[in-house]
Amino acid sequence: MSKKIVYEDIQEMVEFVQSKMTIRPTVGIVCGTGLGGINEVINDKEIVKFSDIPNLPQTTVTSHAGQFVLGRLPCGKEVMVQQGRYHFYEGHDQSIIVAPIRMMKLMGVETLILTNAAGGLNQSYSIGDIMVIKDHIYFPGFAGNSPLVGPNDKRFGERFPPIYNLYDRELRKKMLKCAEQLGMDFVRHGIYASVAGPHYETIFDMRFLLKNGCDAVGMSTSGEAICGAHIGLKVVAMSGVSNKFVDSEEVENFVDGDEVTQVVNNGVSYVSKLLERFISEL
Ligand SMILES: O=P(O)(O)O[C@@H]1C[C@H](O)[C@@H](CO)O1
Ligand code: HPA
Repeated sequence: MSKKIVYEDIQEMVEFVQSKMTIRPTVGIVCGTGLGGINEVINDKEIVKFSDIPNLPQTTVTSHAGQFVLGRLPCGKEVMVQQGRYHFYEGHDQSIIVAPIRMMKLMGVETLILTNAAGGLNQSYSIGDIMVIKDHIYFPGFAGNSPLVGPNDKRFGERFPPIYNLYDRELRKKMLKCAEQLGMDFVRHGIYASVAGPHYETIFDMRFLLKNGCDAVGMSTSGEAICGAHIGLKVVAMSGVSNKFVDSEEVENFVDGDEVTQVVNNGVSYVSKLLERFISEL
């Protein structure tokens, strides 16, 4: 388990990044598996690798590059993109997983956009759909693995943050409206089940999640969203549906990791188009 990152570490990391960058972002984006496409439309790029930033380890998952890309979108908004995230299953302390989110806040970000690849549970969903996250069930949090466990540093936020409107209602409305304007009828609005992984789910895991109202399942995002809200960011999140739950005991395997990256890569242009429109309207 890596060391715990405290407020002073985040300050040091931000000072390091700001000493190298001229962009002052107001929007932060976390790219999930295969979802780095937004980087292609960013102008005036400034890139810093995680491995060059004090206190940050390298990412270990394929398609999670491990760098921040700062720059301007065609609409003129300055953004900070986290290309590659840390996952709990990689063995990191939770404070590492959420360190980039805390850095974003200290760098001036106000709106946080989280993306991920997820398995579709809702049987009306298709592979390639995008789901704007309405709410979540955060299983690691139930089990005592929330990133807010431990001494609370008030500079990050309050001890008991209310998260009733975690995925901001107004931002969700705006995102769904943008999807409608772009004619993206494959954009859904549903519930994300966040599990620890790294193994995928059993048939009965999936049945349980589906029965309890979850529309998609993945291994990230919820802890980052909670930390974002804790530190005062407005949060919105979306999943790219990379595979679909097949409720059959005859099927050997309903998903594999390479397929997840491949499928999401194919849908990347839709995600970045939607994000570009959404950010231009903030
Ligand atoms: O970072 P995300 O949530 O997009 O990554 C998903 C969850 C696992 O890391 C991996 C499983 O296929 O993709
Ligand atoms: N389960 C968990 N995480 C995932 C899945 C899945 O089916 N697909 C992509 N990430």
